[in-house]
Amino acid sequence: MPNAQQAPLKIAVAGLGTVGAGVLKLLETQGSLIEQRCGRRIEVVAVSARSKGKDRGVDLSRVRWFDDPVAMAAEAGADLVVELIGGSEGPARDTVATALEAGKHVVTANKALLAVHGTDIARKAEANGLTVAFEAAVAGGIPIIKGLREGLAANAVSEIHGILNGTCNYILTEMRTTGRDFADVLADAQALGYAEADPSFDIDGVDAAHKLAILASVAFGTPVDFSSVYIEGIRQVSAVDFDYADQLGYRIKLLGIARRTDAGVEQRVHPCMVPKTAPIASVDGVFNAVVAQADFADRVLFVGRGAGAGPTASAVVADLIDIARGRSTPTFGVPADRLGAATPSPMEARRGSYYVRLMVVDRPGVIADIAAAMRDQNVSMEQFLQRGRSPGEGVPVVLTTHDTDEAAMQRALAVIAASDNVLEPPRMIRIEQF
Ligand SMILES: NC(=O)c1ccc[n+]([C@@H]2O[C@H](COP(=O)([O-])OP(=O)(O)OC[C@H]3O[C@@H](n4cnc5c(N)ncnc54)[C@H](O)[C@@H]3O)[C@@H](O)[C@H]2O)c1
Ligand SMILES: N[C@@H](CCO)C(=O)O
Ligand code: NA
Repeated sequence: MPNAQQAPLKIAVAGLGTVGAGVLKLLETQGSLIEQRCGRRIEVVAVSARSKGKDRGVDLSRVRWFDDPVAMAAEAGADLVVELIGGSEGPARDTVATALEAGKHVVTANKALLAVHGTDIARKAEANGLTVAFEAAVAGGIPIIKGLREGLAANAVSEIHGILNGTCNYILTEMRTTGRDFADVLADAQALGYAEADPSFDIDGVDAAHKLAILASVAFGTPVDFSSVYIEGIRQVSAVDFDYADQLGYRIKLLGIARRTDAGVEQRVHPCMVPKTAPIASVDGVFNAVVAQADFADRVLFVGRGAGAGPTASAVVADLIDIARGRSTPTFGVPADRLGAATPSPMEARRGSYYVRLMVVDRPGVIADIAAAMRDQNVSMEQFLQRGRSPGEGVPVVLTTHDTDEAAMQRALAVIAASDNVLEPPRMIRIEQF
């Protein structure tokens, strides 16, 4: 039972941007609800950010200000440091390391840091009886870390896949439904506070890969292995692909997929065509979705807002409440020194079907050559679309394949790309039949 007389949990917050300011606002608004739920207050005693004078819509007059978040982690007299700066190195990494050395718990939304240094950080924290919590780092407001680590703790999980980047899902949704331009929609996502400080992390798939590596660790009980994630972003997806996908009965989503196979652990992030009837196909805008395949619970689907101040602050404060209640769970579900090693399964081992879009010269025999390149690699074609005719000029051709090996598909595409009759690099999107 919580004890109403307990001292407040004193926290120091490093980073007051979209998430940091969101956390302070949430703590201000929900102060009494939080005190009722955990029997003690959560008190902000110090903050650090780059510009002291900026109006963030919160009262900081009774809070100690630090220009240097690392000094704050060491000296603020807090029980816990909240790291909301971002980045795998530099001030974020130093702030977390200093907090742990000083015996402080850590709550962070920083997936880049955990994807690259997560196992070391977990080891250090656990060796000192400290908690590192990171619900906000993966899929924003969705309680996916808790869902896997606690809710599905009795299961072996064989697969996890999902929409893990709100910015990309927002861009893909807007492009499909309004025909708006990529750059224009990205600017929107930035203004809404969804994008990373460097938005290429979002659109090139790196942010989703950070999250996937963390999820795979929690789901499979293996060390975080970001360097093995195959990554492709959404820059190559164009307006015509949405039209063809629609005609073929698919939606285009940037997915993260982690799977235990006989060949090891597969981790990949790339655009996918998914059947319109798949639950994940209708998860649009800034919403994220994660599907876990568990042996006893079977298939579990989590959906919610993956980015933005409110949902992310909700996840940060849920972690604060856990720590205020005195709860602690091994960082990645299994104590860091007992995480089991896993062999990465290479991308070439993927088996599945493919969508290919080509710009070819409209001349007799060209399609036969493409079919021959596929046949030579044992790739079986399923559907073939050609819209319009422009004899002697370029005409778009779209085909889909039956299940085949990634390695064979890549060999066939290399032959096709080298043909004089193929006028642009082939565009390929993998099809996932969930
Ligand atoms: N924005 C989201 O929707 C969202 C969602 C989930 C997780 N995250 C993660 O949360 C973290 C913060 O993201 P954000 O969107 O709030 O970023 P932001 O750019 O809005 O805010 C970053 C804050 O860190 C401060 N900062 C940067 N360098 C500093 C330094 N050297 N010393 C002190 N302060 C410094 C900045 O002044 C700013 O207040 C990142 O790790 C991000 O990946 C963001
Ligand atoms: N930039 C990230 C923030 C949430 O982690 C996204 O768009 O999903
Ligand atoms: Na989350």
